[in-house]
Amino acid sequence: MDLKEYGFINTMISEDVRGIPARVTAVHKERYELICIYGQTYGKLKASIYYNQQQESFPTTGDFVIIQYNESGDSLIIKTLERKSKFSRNNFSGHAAEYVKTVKEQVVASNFDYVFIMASLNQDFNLKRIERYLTLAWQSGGSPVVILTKSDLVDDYSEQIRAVEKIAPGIGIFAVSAKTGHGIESLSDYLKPGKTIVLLGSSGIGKSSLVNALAGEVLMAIKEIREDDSRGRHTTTHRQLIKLPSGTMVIDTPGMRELGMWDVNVGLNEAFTDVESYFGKCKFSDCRHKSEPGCAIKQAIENGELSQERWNSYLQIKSEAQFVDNRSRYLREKDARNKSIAMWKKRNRKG
Ligand SMILES: Nc1nc2c(ncn2[C@@H]2O[C@H](COP(=O)(O)OP(=O)(O)OP(=O)(O)O)[C@@H](O)[C@H]2O)c(=O)[nH]1
Ligand SMILES: [Zn+2]
Repeated sequence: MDLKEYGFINTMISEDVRGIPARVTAVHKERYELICIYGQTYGKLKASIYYNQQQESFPTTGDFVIIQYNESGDSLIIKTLERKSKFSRNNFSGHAAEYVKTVKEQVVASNFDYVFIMASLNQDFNLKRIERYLTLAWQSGGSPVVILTKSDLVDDYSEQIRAVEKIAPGIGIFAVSAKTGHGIESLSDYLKPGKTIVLLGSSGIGKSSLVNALAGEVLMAIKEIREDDSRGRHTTTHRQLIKLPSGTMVIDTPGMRELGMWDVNVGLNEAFTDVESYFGKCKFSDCRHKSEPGCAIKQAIENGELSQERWNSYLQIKSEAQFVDNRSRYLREKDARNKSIAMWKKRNRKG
């Protein structure tokens, strides 16, 4: 097995590395499913490195790692290689934010090339959610593509396409049906060997069905849902990376479903360039875009160039990002403070 087929590039590791590269294809409680030159294998974390010294980030689905291969048992994972892209979630979501005591980053998928932002064309279609996913996608380091699913269930979706075009300028937008096969071929540009796609979208919108349609065979289980309430059943049970016959890999993890906002500011700039392009044009350089005279944002909204809704989305996402940012900075500082207090106490006990 050549790990290049799984997207590995030689320059990911230095010459002096002691071990062989592998890719994480699934994460179980304490055990990792891996693929390496010897094929599929299982791995565990080397405790002295991951727990005692805490110098490596815990591997996640999609990660490239260095292992000490063991042909008769679990291999030892000794290093997590640098990620070119990643999705993280924080351990709160939505409205419960104010009740949560800790916000810690947990990486749920990594090293993907494309982010398929998926929404179904029937009742579930929600522009706000797509906008939010776009922000996350830009921030992740992958390239977003919007996939509108279940096109067979609607007669005309031109309006939805136009609406998405407005919030996702310059991005590929595709309407597909896993049922009839409509539009599936138009995705071939993204189905290149060695490339990795990650799927982002709520339960029941047809992620597994799309994977099966792309594969031309059933790779993932699908539980039927009633279309009248379009509720999903959370069929995906554990994180996984699978390889399609085309040689493209797909990551579909339940963790992706609960993605919150984490350090989203970078992505925000890219997803809202149209909004942020007004910022330099206000009369006052410290304009808060509220009621200041000569505010370019206010003007743009008044003359219809910028919709009030889009501006509200921007503010909403910005404030959530700020919350996480402040919260995690606070926790980092608190952590550091506690550590120095502990050190100080230890020294004083000794002395
Ligand atoms: N009519 C129609 N139904 C579809 C299509 N794609 C998926 N479905 C149906 O939608 C339901 C959910 O599909 P899944 O592929 O399991 O959805 P999922 O996003 O993987 O769901 P989770 O695994 O829960 O995240 C099933 O009943 C599918 O048969 C489509 O293109 N057309
Ligand atoms: Zn302004």
